[in-house]
This record gives sequence, structure tokens and C-alpha cells, in this order.
Amino acid sequence: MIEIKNLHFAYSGDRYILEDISFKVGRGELCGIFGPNGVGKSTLFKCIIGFLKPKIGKIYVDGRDITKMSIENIAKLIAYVPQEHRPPFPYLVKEIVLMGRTPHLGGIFGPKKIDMDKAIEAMEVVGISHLAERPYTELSGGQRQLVLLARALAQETGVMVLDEPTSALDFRNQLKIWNTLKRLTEDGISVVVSVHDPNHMLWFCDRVIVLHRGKIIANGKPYEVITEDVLNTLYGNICRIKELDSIKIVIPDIV
Ligand SMILES: Nc1ncnc2c1ncn2[C@@H]1O[C@H](COP(=O)(O)OP(=O)(O)OP(=O)(O)O)[C@@H](O)[C@H]1O
Repeated sequence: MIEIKNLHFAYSGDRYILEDISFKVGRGELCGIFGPNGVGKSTLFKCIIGFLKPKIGKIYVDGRDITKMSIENIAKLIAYVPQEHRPPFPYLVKEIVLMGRTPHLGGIFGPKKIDMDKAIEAMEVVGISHLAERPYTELSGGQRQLVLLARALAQETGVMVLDEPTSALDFRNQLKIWNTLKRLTEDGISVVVSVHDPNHMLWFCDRVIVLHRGKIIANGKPYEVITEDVLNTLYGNICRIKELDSIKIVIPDIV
């Protein structure tokens, strides 16, 4: 469970990118963070994982204030899938996934069999076992996204934060990732994810937080939160919401 209280963040001076951000993500909840380019989603995620320090506010994971914790200790509680990651060295895929085990390794002894097994299992879940011996730097953007998800799975944390994890994926892999995230929530993991497609918010998330100009303008169940009014506020009048077999679907105005 993660709780953000009154978070304010500025890269410089007091020009706040994020202002008065407060929300909770319960155990086993899949929470979408939704908002236009540049609204502050990645910035929020970097605050949550301790890469950036909020000017004001607190972030609690299972009641522990992570704004006071080291990055190493935060990594035992939260796994992060960044938008993009380019390592300077052509590590093999299996080595990148094994890096997810780093917070669990004891001192100088390095990975044990259990760490290897967890990395292999994570690659199987994501469907990338066949890439294990390939250099990460030679993969396509979508394949790299899957590797980063496997690395996060291997980390075995109670909270996962994913920044646009499906942006480079084909249709089948997008659905696979959403199914994987759903399954994780069934195991009690809290998942926070940013995605640009409002339909994905409607169809897959339990809760949606909508950001506009650095503030939360809506927080609740996707069917209540993703409305034509909210989409108009974010993007102007470019789409409509229809219902098909009682499933809501956002349709662009040009169709
Ligand atoms: N290192 C930085 N220094 C100064 N400003 C930054 C920095 N990183 C991001 N910003 C600014 O902070 C704002 C929020 O950026 P952020 O990357 O968090 O947005 P986002 O919602 O994740 O966008 P996108 O959907 O395009 O990924 C933007 O105006 C961006 O220009």
C-alpha cells in the first residue's frame, strides 16, 4: 500500500511541477496515472522511488516514510520500470533481469541459486526466455520494455511503479502486460502505472488519478473518472465516449 500526502515538487526555485498531490493506492490495486505530455507523471514516479526529493510532502509505503530512506532501502519496497533505459555496457538480458535481485543480495557473496531462479521465472512470465543470452543493447524498444518489466518482477516488491510500460509494445504484448499486472494485483501487489491511452485506463485499471497542470483533477474508478468532460479539459474536444456491450470506449472525433 502506498500513500502520497501533500506532495509538492519543483526542479528549480518554487515553480512547482507538482502541487498538493495526495492519493492512496491500496494493496492489490492497479492505479493508473493519466495526463498529457509534460504534466509531471515521470516526475511523480521519480519522487516515489526516491530519485527526486519533494519540496513538501510525504510518501509512505506500508506506513514507512520513504522520503527519509536511502535508494537501496526503497528498492526493497518499490520496483520501477522507467520509460527508457540505456545501459552504457552491452549486458546480456539475463544479467539485466538479475540486477532486479540486487536489493536481496547479501554483501559480497553475489547472486545465489534462488536469485538466478527468480530471474529465470521473471523472464518466463514476461515471455522473453529466448532473449536471455542476447545483449540488451541490441534489442528493439519493445523487447527492452519487456526486459525491464522482467527485472522489476525479479525484484519481488510489494509496490511496482511503471512509466508507460506498453508504449513500444505490439498489441498482443500490450494485452500480455496488462494481464501480468492484473495477476500481480491478485497477489496483493500495488501497481501504479502511467499510460496515454484512455481506453487502457477504462479497461484495465481499478483506479485512475488524473493530472492537469500539476494538480489532481480527478481520482476514482475509471468509469466515473474518464468522462468526456475530463478528456475535453485535458485535450480539447477531440473525442467522444461510447458504450459497446456495456464496455466504455473512447473514440476520436475523426472516426
Ligand atoms: N530534469 C529536469 N529539469 C527541469 N525540468 C524538467 C526535468 N525533467 C522534466 N522536467 C519538466 O517537468 C515537466 C514534467 O515532466 P515529466 O517528464 O514528469 O512529464 P510526463 O507527464 O511524464 O510527460 P510525458 O507524458 O511526455 O512522458 C515538464 O515540463 C518537463 O519539461
